[in-house]
Formats: sequence, C-alpha cells, structure tokens
Amino acid sequence: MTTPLQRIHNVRLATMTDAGYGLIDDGVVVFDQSQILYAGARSKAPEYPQAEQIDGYGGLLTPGLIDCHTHLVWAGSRADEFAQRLHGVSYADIAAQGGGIAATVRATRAATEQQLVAVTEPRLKALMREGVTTVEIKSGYGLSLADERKQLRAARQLAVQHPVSVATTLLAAHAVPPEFKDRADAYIDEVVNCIIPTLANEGLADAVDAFCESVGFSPAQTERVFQAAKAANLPVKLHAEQLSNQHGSALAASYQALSCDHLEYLDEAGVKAMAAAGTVAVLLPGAFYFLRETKQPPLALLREHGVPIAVSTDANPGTSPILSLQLMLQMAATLFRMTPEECLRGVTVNAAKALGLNDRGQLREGLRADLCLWNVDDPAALTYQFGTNPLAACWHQGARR
Ligand SMILES: O=C(O)CC[C@@H]1NC(=O)NC1=O
Ligand SMILES: [Fe+3]
Repeated sequence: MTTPLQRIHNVRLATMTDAGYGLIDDGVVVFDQSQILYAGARSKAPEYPQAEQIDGYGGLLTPGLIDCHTHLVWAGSRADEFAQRLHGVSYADIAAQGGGIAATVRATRAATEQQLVAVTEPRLKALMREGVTTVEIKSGYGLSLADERKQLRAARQLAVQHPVSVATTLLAAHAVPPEFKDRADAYIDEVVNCIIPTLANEGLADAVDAFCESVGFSPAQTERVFQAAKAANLPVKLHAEQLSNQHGSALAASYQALSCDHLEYLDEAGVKAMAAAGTVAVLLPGAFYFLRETKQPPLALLREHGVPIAVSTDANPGTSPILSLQLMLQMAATLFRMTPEECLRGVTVNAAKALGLNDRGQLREGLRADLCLWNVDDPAALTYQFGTNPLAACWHQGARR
C-alpha cells in the first residue's frame, strides 16, 4: 500500500529551527508516514496534488512534544505520605516507617509486568492527550535484575500498544534496596556487574541514569555506573545537583552525558563542563514546586554558556506526581523565568537532544512527522495559559492519533 501523503495548510508553523520559534506565518507541511517532505511557506511549497488536504483553520503547528524525563512505570501511591507530611510528619519519620522510594519499590516488585502496563497506561494517555509523541521512561523502582527488567519491558510494551515513542532509561542506581541496606557499594557491584550488562544485552535500555545525591549515590559510585554503561555502549544521563552540589554534572559531562537533570545546585564549573560536552540541562519545575524548593537552577549561567535547556514532568509518585507537560511549560516560565521560546524549545528540539534523538523535535524535511496542531495563534499562549488543553490534533509518525 502506498504511504498516504498529507498536506496541512492554513497554519502558522513553529518550526523550532532557529534560536526562537522559527515562525512561518502562512505555512504548509507535507508528510507521509515516514517523514516530513516539506515544511515552509505556502508560497514556496511544491505541489503534491495527490496529498490529502488538511485545513489547519489558522492554528499553530509545532513538532510533537517530547517529555524527556519520567519515572512513569510504577505501582502504588504515595498520596498517604503527602497527607502525613501535611499533618506534620517529617520525611525522616516517613522513611523510618518504610515510606519514600522504598514504598514504591515494594509495590512495584509486587506487581506483575502486565499490572505495571495497566497502571501506567492512563498516565501515558494523559501525556498523549496533551500532544506528547515521545516520552522517556526510567526504571528505578525495581532495584533488582528481575524487577528492573520488568519495568523496562513494561515501558517497551506501552510503545507497542500505543501511538507514542518510548525511550527507556535504566535507573537501577536510584536507591539502595532493602536487601542491601547499609551496603550501597555491594549494591553498586550488583548494578555494574549484573544489571547493566544483562539488560543492555537484552536491548531493554536506551540509556543509563543514576541519582547522584547526598541521599542517593556518591560521585564515586556514580562513576562506576557510568563506566559500566560505557562498557555496555549505552549513553548516560544523571539526576544531578537536585538537593546539594555533589559536582555530579561535571562528572557526567566528562562521560559526554546526554543530559543532567534537576540542577538546582549546579555551579559555574558544572555549567562550563556541560557546555563543553554538549550536555543538555533538563529542568524539572514539577519537583521544584512539589518539594517547595527555593534554590533556583542557574538559568543565567546556562544561557551565558549556551547550554541547551529542556523541560520535563519528572512524573514520579514521590516528588513530581504530575502528568501535564503543558503545565511544566507554564511553571518553567513562572517559577524559573524561562522565556516562552525557551520553554517550547525545552519540550521539542532540546528534549530530543536530551534523549540523543536527532530525528525529531523540529518541523524540517527528513524528520519524523510527529506534529501538534494547536487552537492558538500566538505560540506564547502554550506557555502563558494553564489548566486548559488547546491541542486540536496530533500526528505520530504521520498517523493522526
Ligand atoms: O521519591 C521518588 O519516588 C522519586 C524521587 C525522584 N528520584 C530522584 O532521583 N529524584 C527525585 O526527585
Ligand atoms: Fe527523576
């Protein structure tokens, strides 16, 4: 069957191909199910008489949105902990009662792969309803070979069952599991000698991540994870400088990390190292807001040194129980003072870069036909408004969802 051509006209294009939106006011995009064939001014568009004509009714057409940092596959809920904290129970007390990440680990270990798929599906659909066409999904609530495998297999299965692309990240170095209590180095032995090589060999991970933090893993333990990832030919990313400055970003940059994420406590040395390595700064306003953090990521330094900035939900049950990438656009502007252009770039071209994907994130010939049509005329409206969803239509690899 010949691949159907589609031609969207009567739209304003935000191509994301320059330092701003890459706007083209009277634009046309022609595409099939493999790629974009033309994206540009209607006046210069080649004729495609056989294409299906789609009227964009004067809306805004952007690349499909990319949520480049989520922990989407988990079982259980931490709503009870949220309530306890509001009743004055401390994090430490909750952790002492077996709460926190450990609670989600217990629930995730108890769930089957199919149960994980089932509970994750509505979360994925919530992101898709807002125009997400690519989502990164981490493991990190299994903390054993079998349970990390189960999480990553569930993530892969969701991409098979739904019109969305999934990039998987192995985050076995997320926390120390109960059976390795007070033996973090022994657990890192398990991660580097068994979990990473085995799951890399099974093709379940597209990247490797770690939580480098005073309450996570040390830079030395993180570096062992990076060495194992390198040996497995997998790129790395890092939860870095979220609660303190562990200088994890500079370490990650020395391993050409795709991204460093959170970054509230990032210093100029780390920014410079990231800039030199081409590492993307992924800012996570949902976790910043939910934790009532006050330390801002160093936006001025990131701009000054030309570090690409992405924005993501960090969807997870503990510190960012949010399933709206559109709200992250608004929060990135309101809380971090990013410009609307920076925010939209943060969920398109820069988010693609944070995943090492150069085939999406812009409206440009040869890239995937992942497209969002919005009922707005000013692209700033996508950052300005929140609580509403102006998505009119969405295509994933040329197929309308
Ligand atoms: O609390 C959780 O379940 C995950 C917290 C999450 N993980 C991480 O490395 N940083 C975070 O904010
Ligand atoms: Fe995270």
